[in-house]
Amino acid sequence: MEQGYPRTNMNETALEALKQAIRTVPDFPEPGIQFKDITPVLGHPELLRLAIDALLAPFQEEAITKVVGIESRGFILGGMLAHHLEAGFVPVRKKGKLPYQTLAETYQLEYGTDTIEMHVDAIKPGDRVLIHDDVIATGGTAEATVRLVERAGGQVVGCAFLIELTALQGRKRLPAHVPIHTVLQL
Ligand SMILES: O=P(O)(O)OC[C@H]1O[C@H](OP(=O)(O)OP(=O)(O)O)[C@H](O)[C@@H]1O
Ligand SMILES: Nc1ncnc2[nH]cnc12
Repeated sequence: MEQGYPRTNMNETALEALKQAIRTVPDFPEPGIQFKDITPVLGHPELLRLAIDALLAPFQEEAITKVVGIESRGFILGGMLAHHLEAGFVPVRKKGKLPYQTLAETYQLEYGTDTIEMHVDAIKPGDRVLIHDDVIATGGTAEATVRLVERAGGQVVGCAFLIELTALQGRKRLPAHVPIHTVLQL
């Protein structure tokens, strides 16, 4: 890319460059799924910086104390967000992956259910939490993550997603009091 982008006030050109870099892979991981692959953004230094800046923008002055990243793709940018916000990082993982005592939440998938977990001591009452994932699709994973954080006594200051699959209306599953920030709507 020849053109430079400002770090703040992200313009339409920058957003378009990010959008163009998202790769759609048909029929992955199963037939009928149009998979949104963020790895071209991750691998490109300038686009990676743009993605981080865009995710951070509404939360810079929010005194976030913990960024919660959702397994597994939410760990990648989530760790960087925590570093930029000078916050801690908390992994939310699929059932059975975390070593210590956990809180668990089970949520509805399109067919069936899934369970995610967070360490019991990862969030303290008074923590100001930013939840991050790469994609919000049906919203089930994010909805369950909000429940985990609130059960632990944290305040969800916002949820930041790089990609919102708007047709699936995932944001409707999140509680009305939680601000939702999505960088790209696909
Ligand atoms: O809004 P939802 O319908 O709940 O879907 C969104 C979730 O699906 C994807 O994760 P996936 O389960 O593919 O796991 P991975 O990140 O480990 O690949 C994505 O990274 C979100 O975590
Ligand atoms: N289509 C999709 N692409 C990437 N991640 C997803 N998570 C749920 N649906 C997805």
